[in-house]
Amino acid sequence: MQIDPSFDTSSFMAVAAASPSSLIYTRSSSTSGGRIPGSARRTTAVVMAAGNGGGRRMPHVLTVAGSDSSAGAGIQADIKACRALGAYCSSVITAVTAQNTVGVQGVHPVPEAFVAEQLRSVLSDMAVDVVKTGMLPSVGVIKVLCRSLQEFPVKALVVDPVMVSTSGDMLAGPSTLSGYRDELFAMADIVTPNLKEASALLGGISLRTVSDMCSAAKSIHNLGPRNVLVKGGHLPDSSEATDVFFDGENYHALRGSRLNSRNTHGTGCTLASCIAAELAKGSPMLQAVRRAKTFVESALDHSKDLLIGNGPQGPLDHLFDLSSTHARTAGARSFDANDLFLYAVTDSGMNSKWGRSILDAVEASIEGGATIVQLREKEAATRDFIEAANACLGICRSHGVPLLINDRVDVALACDADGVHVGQSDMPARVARSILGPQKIIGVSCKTAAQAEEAWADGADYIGCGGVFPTTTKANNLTVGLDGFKAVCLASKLPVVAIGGISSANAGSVMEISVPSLKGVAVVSALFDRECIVTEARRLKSILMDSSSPHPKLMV
Ligand SMILES: Cc1ncc(COP(=O)(O)OP(=O)(O)O)c(N)n1
Ligand SMILES: Cc1nc(C(=O)O)sc1CCOP(=O)(O)O
Ligand SMILES: [Mg+2]
Repeated sequence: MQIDPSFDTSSFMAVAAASPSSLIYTRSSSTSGGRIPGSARRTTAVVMAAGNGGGRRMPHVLTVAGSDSSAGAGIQADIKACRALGAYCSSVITAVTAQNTVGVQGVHPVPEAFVAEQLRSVLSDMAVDVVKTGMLPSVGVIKVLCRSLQEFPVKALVVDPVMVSTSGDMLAGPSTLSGYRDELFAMADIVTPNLKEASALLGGISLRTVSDMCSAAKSIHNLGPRNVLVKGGHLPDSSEATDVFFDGENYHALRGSRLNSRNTHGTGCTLASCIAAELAKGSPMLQAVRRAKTFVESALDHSKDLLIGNGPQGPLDHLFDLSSTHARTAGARSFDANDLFLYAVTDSGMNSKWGRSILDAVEASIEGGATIVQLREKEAATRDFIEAANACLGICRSHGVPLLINDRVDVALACDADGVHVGQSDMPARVARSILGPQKIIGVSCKTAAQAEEAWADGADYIGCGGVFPTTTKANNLTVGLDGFKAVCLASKLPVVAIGGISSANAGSVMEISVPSLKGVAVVSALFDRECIVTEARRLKSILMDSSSPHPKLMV
């Protein structure tokens, strides 16, 4: 194994010189061969500028990290994770590693001057929103990065202080600790050490409890970053994976269940990349962290049966969403399970009671933060239903909010809605799928694990599970309770939205069950049987955001 503990470029050169066959092919700054000459560089820039005239921008993350030949971690994980969350990911490679599911067999740091050149190429051209760092093998590379960020500022910097791989191999020497502490942390919006890294950054202190993690988060915060996430995945004697987030004022204990899986290689890189992708999309920091954590939990869950490699640590399948039934037959889909977060289900009776049209009600729910809308108009004549749906589609499309139709596949087809929601006595989901085709969203009401399994096999996109609590909105509805609901969530291969008797008084308790498949709550009366829909939607949304983990504010 060719690993120099300090990983500075001079020692790398010595290793390379002693073993020419292991040289990496790079253009040193002293040779012009292969470099883009000034005039050609200008031509390239002009062509690119011309090509940028119109079109769609994607949130853009640049990862500055090492390459992992097994593709479970490093830049390969970062690119996949960012794409899974809808961001474009460019990459500056700081080192090339030879590794697999057994461990790390070799490391080739990229010369600092060439790291600088890659940084200039990307940052000068590509409108990067967020930079995320992984393996930074020398203090020199850290300094190069700091200089580049001063020259080309970005919206946010996410620092994952990678020092030790999941297999226990060293990926950065002790000298890089001072680089992090003295140079990079002051520029960071968030730093995401695991327990070993947090301990190393703080001189080897022992971290055994959540309270220790809070103290560590505070000490690391004192080194300059605006936020710190200490990941407790390896906390001893704990059945939960609790992370501590500290923003300089409040501590948030973000709890998740610890999943028993061999395939955990690259979870740290993935989490930091997901935070970066969410920040690039415009999420506030705590929300970005929560969404990233939820994604990692889902990826871990979906990857637990994967068999890749013969070693003890396999990779995650970041693009697990692509392998759901509908995607297998239809390629990329427009459904994003995170849209289920605050699901507004209309009721014409309630809206006419309060003297407002369906359109006004839908518009107000979206203004308050609803992320998906279902038109559930049980009494409407078909013609009126189609007319209302067409009007609502205009509003929903202009806000990027999907609109589904309750029960009526014909109405959904007539107005080209985004999909339907069907129950156990409505048209079977597999028939709806064959009529609507692969691109439309289909939700199915389920009260049992068997129904959830059938919905998945039928090609549904999500399930609605309830009644979580008693409700008067739907006559004779069976209440499954929080325990019954959790059991269905645990069994479901599809994302789940909770429904039935949910309001701002109990939405927190639903989200706190913290099962990866649970994506949000669906409400009728809590929005539409209220005087001000906007106010109620805002209230619910903020409760949901605060309670995506069971104990959001742990004050110590
Ligand atoms: C999100 C969501 N979940 C469940 C239902 C209930 O559907 P269903 O069982 O078909 O009952 P009706 O809504 O048709 O009365 C739903 N509509 N939405
Ligand atoms: C439409 C519907 N479906 C349910 C189910 O359990 O499947 S409960 C329900 C009504 C939900 O209304 P509210 O938010 O006012 O309780
Ligand atoms: Mg129905």
